Amino acid sequence: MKKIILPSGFTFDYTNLFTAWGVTEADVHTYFDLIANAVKAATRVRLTGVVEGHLSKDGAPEAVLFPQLPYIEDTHLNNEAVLQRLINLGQHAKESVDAVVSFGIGGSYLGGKVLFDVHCGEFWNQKTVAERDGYPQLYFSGNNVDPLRTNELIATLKRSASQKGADFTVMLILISKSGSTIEPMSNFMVVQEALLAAGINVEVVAVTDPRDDEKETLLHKLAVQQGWPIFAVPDGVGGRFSVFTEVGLIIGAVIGFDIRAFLEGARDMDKACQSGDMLKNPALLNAILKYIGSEKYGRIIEIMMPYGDSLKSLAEWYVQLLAESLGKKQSKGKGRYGRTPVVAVGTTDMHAQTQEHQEGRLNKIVTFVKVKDWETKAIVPHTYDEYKTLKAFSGLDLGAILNTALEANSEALTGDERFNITFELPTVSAYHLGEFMFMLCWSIFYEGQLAGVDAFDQPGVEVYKKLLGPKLAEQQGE
Ligand SMILES: O=P(O)(O)OC[C@H]1O[C@H](O)[C@H](O)[C@@H](O)[C@@H]1O
Repeated sequence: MKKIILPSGFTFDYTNLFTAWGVTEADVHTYFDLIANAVKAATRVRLTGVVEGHLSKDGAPEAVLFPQLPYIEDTHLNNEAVLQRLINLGQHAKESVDAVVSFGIGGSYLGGKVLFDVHCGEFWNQKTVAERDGYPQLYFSGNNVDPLRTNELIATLKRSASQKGADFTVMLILISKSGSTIEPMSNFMVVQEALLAAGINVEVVAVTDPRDDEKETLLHKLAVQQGWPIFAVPDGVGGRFSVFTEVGLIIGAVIGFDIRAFLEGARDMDKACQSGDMLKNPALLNAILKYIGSEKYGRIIEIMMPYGDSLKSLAEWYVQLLAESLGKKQSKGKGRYGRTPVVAVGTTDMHAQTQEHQEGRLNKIVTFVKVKDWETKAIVPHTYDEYKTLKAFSGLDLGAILNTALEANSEALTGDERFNITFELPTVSAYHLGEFMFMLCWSIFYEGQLAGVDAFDQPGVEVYKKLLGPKLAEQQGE
């Protein structure tokens, strides 16, 4: 077995990718200089915030500051004052708010959704206040412009308000770095108006770029005018890296998620990701193997396949991280790069996608995510032992079946020399989640360097936006 095991127990098993029938040691040697340069670039960005070639949307050089996020220091984006303010907001939500609606899309949604799913699970909003330890219900909106869902959300909030009787308070957290994205802003306006009309108390919190110069965002301007509290999407951190800033942490704060442990996990992982020795640095190794897998072996699709329902949104968060960071033109006119991300959930998608992973084109890498210990058990009872088929899994814990299914899937793919790796989280705690998500951020950084793409811009998403504006203006004129 080939594994990197960190002191926390976090494990990267790369046995079925870095192998004689996969990416070989000889392959890695060919890229020696490129790898050395990527490691140098990582040191540089840590020390200076500079990534060569990275420019902002306006074409000006822009700092890349995600590496400092796990470190809570006075001069950093995350410092004690920032954390305390978030914790205070969480306390206020616990004491005075019945429900929170978070409005955001892309990087202003996906990270917070991961924290919510892992910490709260599917049935949070059906729990009693005591079962939620006093924390409010939480809903997401602004992740689409879907009239049906928005109206159903409004109806749900009104129902909860009438069940409680007087004094139902909803906190609307409006998150947008650019401060004018159509999905969160439009849904916010619809929901706010409907709640106010229904006599529901509404509090608004804005999360946006905090500057108040000539580049002030519309949301910032609005928040100042309306007197809404403002939290920051800091300069130098793109949306897809922002789960470690107030964008993600604010969601953690209002549900009682351990945001300090989350950052601590990221911090410990960051230390491992500084090593120039790829066999000690999971992010570097992951990036190298996937880069070579793509360049030399045509593995241009990545199936992110966590086992467990609550981790589906982790795969969805990764989709944006991978697609927006690496799917673009390479520098110096070299061509195009990118790996298409696909969300799969084990065991669910073993009954839908696995056929293709096992026998389809040899163009993909499967990244499994395993939770070693779910810290809860659901044992299948021996109800029908007279039936051999049911007896075969009676007495077993669902979590054990889940992990055995992952093993079987990995073994089956390996049997046909299909590239796959497994990340193992000891438990699904805030700490291990922080570790894993930060490792993926660093891996994307390294792969961006190897591939010669700017992992921190997304010029491609501007093209449709330029077309959408005039089309909407036309509609208003109708
Ligand atoms: O936070 P916002 O400015 O509202 O942006 C939300 C999202 O939409 C944009 O189109 C970008 O493609 C994403 O990178 C971003 O996370």
